[in-house]
Amino acid sequence: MTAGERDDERGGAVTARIPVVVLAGYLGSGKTTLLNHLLRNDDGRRIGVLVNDFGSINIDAMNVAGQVDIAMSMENGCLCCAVDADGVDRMLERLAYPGAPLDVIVIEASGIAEPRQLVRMVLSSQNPHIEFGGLVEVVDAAEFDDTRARHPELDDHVRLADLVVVNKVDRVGEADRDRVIGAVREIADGAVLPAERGRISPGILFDDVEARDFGTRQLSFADLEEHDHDHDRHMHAAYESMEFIADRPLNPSAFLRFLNERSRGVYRIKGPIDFGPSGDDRRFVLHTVGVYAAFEKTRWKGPRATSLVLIGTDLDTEDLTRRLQSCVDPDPDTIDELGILNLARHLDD
Ligand SMILES: Nc1nc2c(ncn2[C@@H]2O[C@H](COP(=O)(O)OP(=O)(O)OP(=O)(O)O)[C@@H](O)[C@H]2O)c(=O)[nH]1
Repeated sequence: MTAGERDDERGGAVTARIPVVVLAGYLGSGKTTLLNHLLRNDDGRRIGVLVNDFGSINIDAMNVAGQVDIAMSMENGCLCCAVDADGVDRMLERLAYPGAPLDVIVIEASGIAEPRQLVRMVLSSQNPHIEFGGLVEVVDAAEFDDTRARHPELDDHVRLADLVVVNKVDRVGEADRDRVIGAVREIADGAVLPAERGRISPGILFDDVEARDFGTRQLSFADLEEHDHDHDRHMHAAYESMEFIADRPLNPSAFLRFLNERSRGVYRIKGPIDFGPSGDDRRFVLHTVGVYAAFEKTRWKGPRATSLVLIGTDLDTEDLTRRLQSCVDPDPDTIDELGILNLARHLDD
């Protein structure tokens, strides 16, 4: 049987609809990490991905590219607020068509998308080759209390999900871990799974919709009807994003100072940084989530440049750009050993 076919009850092959899984979760909770884990452990399943980056630099799309059969990206805005479902349908049409070589499609929502809207779009899709494959909500165990306090709508997202992944359990002690899992279980109607670095079993998401062990219920329009599309209630109504691009290297010490002095409004920063000869040939990918900051070390493959997306509330874009601009190294050939040493304390393992 090819992808997209399965046996019907009489033993004949019928064209199956491709399940579309919506992967949601607040900023930095670990959606891309989970998606990359699934892509690396696909057990031969062919996975199409539709990534919704909030900023216009496709950092998330960049982070899944290379691991995926087909990746498409919708940028600069929020998928959940596409004026109508047609835009999403057009993207899905390019992934799901008769004979499409895919077993599953995952839509990775931006960290401030409204999952209810995304699910509604998939359910109302006119595409005869897809079916809704479930809503997965990723929760950051370390940030859960704070995020919930700032965004009470998070409870709603957790409640709607078919599967809630309580991620980053390595970042909290055992007592907090149990408390957060307990709190999530109290709200969630679907299954709840603790995870580290998004490492859940791919079968949980990708097996036949009917065979899922978490598929005790699937969202319907009735579940989604509670609120009309009230844009002001969306998390992202309060958020904005900006980009910073530099083709000259940044100085590590100056950049660490910028990081330490950043305002609380700058919740999320992500993207690669070029520290020039100080960084050797290492490509440092920065991730900040609230006060937490980590660099992932990779190697440059293409041209070296810094490209950062900053997401938060009340961003003073002029001031931030000026501060970042002042991190550009006036003397990149002098190696900033102390800076790189200090930076190493933030390296992700
Ligand atoms: N310690 C720890 N860090 C994690 C875990 N999962 C993800 N991270 C880190 O958290 C940061 C954010 O992860 P992403 O996967 O980019 O989060 P995201 O939800 O895709 O982010 P947005 O798309 O910006 O909302 C990265 O630095 C990850 O390496 C985990 O289980 N434990």
